[in-house]
Amino acid sequence: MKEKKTIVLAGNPNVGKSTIFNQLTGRNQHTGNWTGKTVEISEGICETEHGIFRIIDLPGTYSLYSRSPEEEIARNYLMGEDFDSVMVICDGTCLERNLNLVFQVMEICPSVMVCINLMDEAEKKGIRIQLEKLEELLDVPVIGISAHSRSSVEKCRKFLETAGKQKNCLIPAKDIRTRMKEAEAVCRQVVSAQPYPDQRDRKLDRIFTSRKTGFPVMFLLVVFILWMTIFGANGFSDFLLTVNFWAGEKLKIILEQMDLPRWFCGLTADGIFRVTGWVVSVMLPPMLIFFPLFSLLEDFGYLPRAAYNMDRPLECCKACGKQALTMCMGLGCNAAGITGCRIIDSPRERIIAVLTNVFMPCNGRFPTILMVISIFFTSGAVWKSSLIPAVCLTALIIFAAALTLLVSRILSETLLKGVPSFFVLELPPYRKPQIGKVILHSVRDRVLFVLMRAVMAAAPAGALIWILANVKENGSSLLAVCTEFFEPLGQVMGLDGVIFTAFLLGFPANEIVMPIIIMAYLAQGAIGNVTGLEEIREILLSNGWNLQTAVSFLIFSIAHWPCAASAAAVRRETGKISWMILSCLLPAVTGFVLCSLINILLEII
Ligand SMILES: Nc1nc2c(ncn2[C@@H]2O[C@H](COP(=O)(O)OP(=O)(O)OP(=O)(O)O)[C@@H](O)[C@H]2O)c(=O)[nH]1
Ligand SMILES: [Mg+2]
Repeated sequence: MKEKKTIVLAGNPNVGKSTIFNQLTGRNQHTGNWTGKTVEISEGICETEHGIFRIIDLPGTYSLYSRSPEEEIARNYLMGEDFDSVMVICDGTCLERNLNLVFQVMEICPSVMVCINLMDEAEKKGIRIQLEKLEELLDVPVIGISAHSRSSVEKCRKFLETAGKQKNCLIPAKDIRTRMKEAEAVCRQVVSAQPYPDQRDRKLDRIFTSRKTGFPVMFLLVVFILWMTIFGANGFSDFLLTVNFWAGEKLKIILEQMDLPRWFCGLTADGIFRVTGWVVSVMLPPMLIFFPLFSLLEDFGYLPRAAYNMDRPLECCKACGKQALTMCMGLGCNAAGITGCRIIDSPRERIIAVLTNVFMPCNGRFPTILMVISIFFTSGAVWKSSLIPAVCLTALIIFAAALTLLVSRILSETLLKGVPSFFVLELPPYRKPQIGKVILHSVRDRVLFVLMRAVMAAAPAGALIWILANVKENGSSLLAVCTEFFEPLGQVMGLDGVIFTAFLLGFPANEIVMPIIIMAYLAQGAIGNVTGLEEIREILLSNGWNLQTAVSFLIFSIAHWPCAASAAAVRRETGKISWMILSCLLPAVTGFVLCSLINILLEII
């Protein structure tokens, strides 16, 4: 009979806890080269020759006295939950700082193991750690590993079996200064060479974070990523749309041959299948390129540098510099960005970050935005036809970031008054991304995750849109009644009733906005023969779209209301419905005011 034990992985942020957790359990916890990725507890199972271990991955914490929400989660778990042993993961390149937490954990837990990770990086920096001596001094089991290597994972699995077998390691509580001195004394005995400053990191930091080059490099990086995304995605999207159209036709024929009711064939083939197929066709190709490139930058260690650059503008808006990290996360998914706001310690600044995250265009909005930009802002050769939209999209992201800053400033001058708090943002070392693993993980954990969520929303939404477009009252469909009702409001904003209704119906997921627009314009209750950008362009132009409609559409895409998942995340993170309502009103009012102003200005000109 195998023994069953619960082992908790604790440690400073960015030391590789989640990487070890994934290796041991086969789970796909998100990892990345910056502090504070894990903000929730995860668990998984690791089975070895002699035991079955329930492994708990905690958010990183520098100390058990910390007060930020994700660090509190770690502390509360260690102090209040039932487990057999704690494995404190340490960073081999800065053992002294990590030992403080080891001592603090030993003050409250009778069974502690120490795993020194990142030994490969320590070795590269010329640091040697005498593991046996450390084990002797701490009087707890110690191993040294590099979580990326297979042999280390095996070693770590074996190490799990020592859990709970050593004697009680509880030590008396002491003040933090004494503990720091003890950590220093231990390191003096076991760390045989001091690290020499990493010249390569310094040079790179001079490029990525200096006042002269920080922002231009950031701009070029974003343009490059978006250019690659658009360049690679457009053709693939067109191909998938053609396949989707063909498959939809075939499905309809098969269903009709089965003598099923006409309404059922329409609902299934034209509603559910076509809308879902559309969402997959336009979302999958850009995500397949954008997410892996973004993850490579993240693993390389660039995100905290971007946050460092953004610190000054955010401070001017009396918001927290760490908000830049949550804004970057929002580019992937606003719901994830909102949850990630837990890394911000001050409740005031956290709420500002939560309320404004939705201004960053998420991946659900990217494909539609890209499509409109590609239709209205492209010309010339192939490279130009993707470079110009990439620059336009970058400008839109800068505009979204500027709106976030402006609204943050307004909030911190009115509802959420206060001075910016002091915070420390650690700049992690640059790490060579594990290209294969990063691509695999981002495709599996991000692309498929976001796509599945979009499909789950698109399928019922497709059915609903089909019903709205096909159920007729006095000769006009319910969708037409809705669009007519919102026509005056849409006109004020330089849009039309169809576009406004599409954004309203897109509340479950932003991805379905464009299919609704096309269905409503075609008045067929189906997306019809739409197999590429050219057809969409024709449909939009013949329904009165011009450059001004496109600009208003893009602005309203940035600032309307959060999707259902993001609104739920705001409610969860703030604990109040009133904040959730405000998170919907803020962007909606901002979008309405901006679009109306532009419309009035253009009419005057
Ligand atoms: N070179 C090297 N990189 C590693 C090793 N272990 C982890 N990493 C990298 O270190 C970064 C941080 O890893 P995570 O597992 O996310 O760290 P974490 O401790 O869970 O971080 P938080 O959740 O923020 O507390 C990632 O980019 C990993 O790929 C290692 O042994 N060697
Ligand atoms: Mg983690």
